[in-house]
Amino acid sequence: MTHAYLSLSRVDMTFPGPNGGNPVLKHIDLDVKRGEFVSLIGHSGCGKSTVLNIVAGLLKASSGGVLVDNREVNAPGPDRAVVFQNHSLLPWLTVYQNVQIAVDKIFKGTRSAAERRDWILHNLAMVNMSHALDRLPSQISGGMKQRVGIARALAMEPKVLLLDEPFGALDALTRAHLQDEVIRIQSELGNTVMMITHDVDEAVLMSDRVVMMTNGPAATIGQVMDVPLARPRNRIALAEDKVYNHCRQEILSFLYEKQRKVEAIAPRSAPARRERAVA
Ligand SMILES: Nc1ncnc2c1ncn2[C@@H]1O[C@H](COP(=O)(O)OP(=O)(O)OP(=O)(O)O)[C@@H](O)[C@H]1O
Repeated sequence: MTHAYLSLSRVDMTFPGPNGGNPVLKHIDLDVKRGEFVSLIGHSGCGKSTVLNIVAGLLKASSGGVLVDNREVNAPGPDRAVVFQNHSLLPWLTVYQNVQIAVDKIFKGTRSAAERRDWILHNLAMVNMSHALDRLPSQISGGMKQRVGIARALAMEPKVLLLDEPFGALDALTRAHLQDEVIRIQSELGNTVMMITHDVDEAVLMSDRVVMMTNGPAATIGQVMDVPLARPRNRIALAEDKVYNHCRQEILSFLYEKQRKVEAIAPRSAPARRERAVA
């Protein structure tokens, strides 16, 4: 008997390719409790998004399976809302309408128009976007777009919130601000969250547990670390906190000592490749 709310068991993923394909994930086993905030961290290309896409139902694992609240995941569904790094707002709809479209789809049969309107406004207020309800995505900043994406995901009342580097495209200040907002909202609502990140500080600051992935091919979970820091967490106070720094150190040591990624140095004539760095 498991208390897991989200459970990945023996998940393998091999993408088709020459010589039997490209084995990306091998034996991913992970149980996430209800209300838990779990981050996935690992070097670029190890397979983090593949894990998240399998949980979202956007990809089907080659073997193994995913359960959410004891139901098998076979396809995308409103019980799993995803926020991607680059917002996925519909450009011809306003801020309000972008949330409305999701809310209407899920709650049209069960909530009145007035209830749905209140719910849309409530979720946009939660991410501090009440002042821009009638603006189009092209008329708001990148951070604001991510807020709307988060409001839309939360408004779906998903069982699991899946965040794929949700702050990755933001400048440092906006990023910190939005991280704090997601921390506050998660502590209010008790969402179960799986977040992908490249940022060691973000992982420690936000998570209850950090799941560290080995390098591919055939990446798997190398280490899982509890973050035993009380909530609410204050980023400024934590900078001096021994436990915080120990957690940070643990992840850095995993990434840069145990899973050091050796990149081939490209010849000078080759076109420059922009590799995303971890942290
Ligand atoms: N649809 C696909 N078809 C074939 N190969 C894929 C597909 N999606 C991902 N891959 C491959 O799987 C591997 C893992 O990719 P994935 O995007 O999951 O890694 P990641 O850890 O999220 O990377 P990053 O941190 O750079 O976003 C890569 O080698 C990638 O090329």
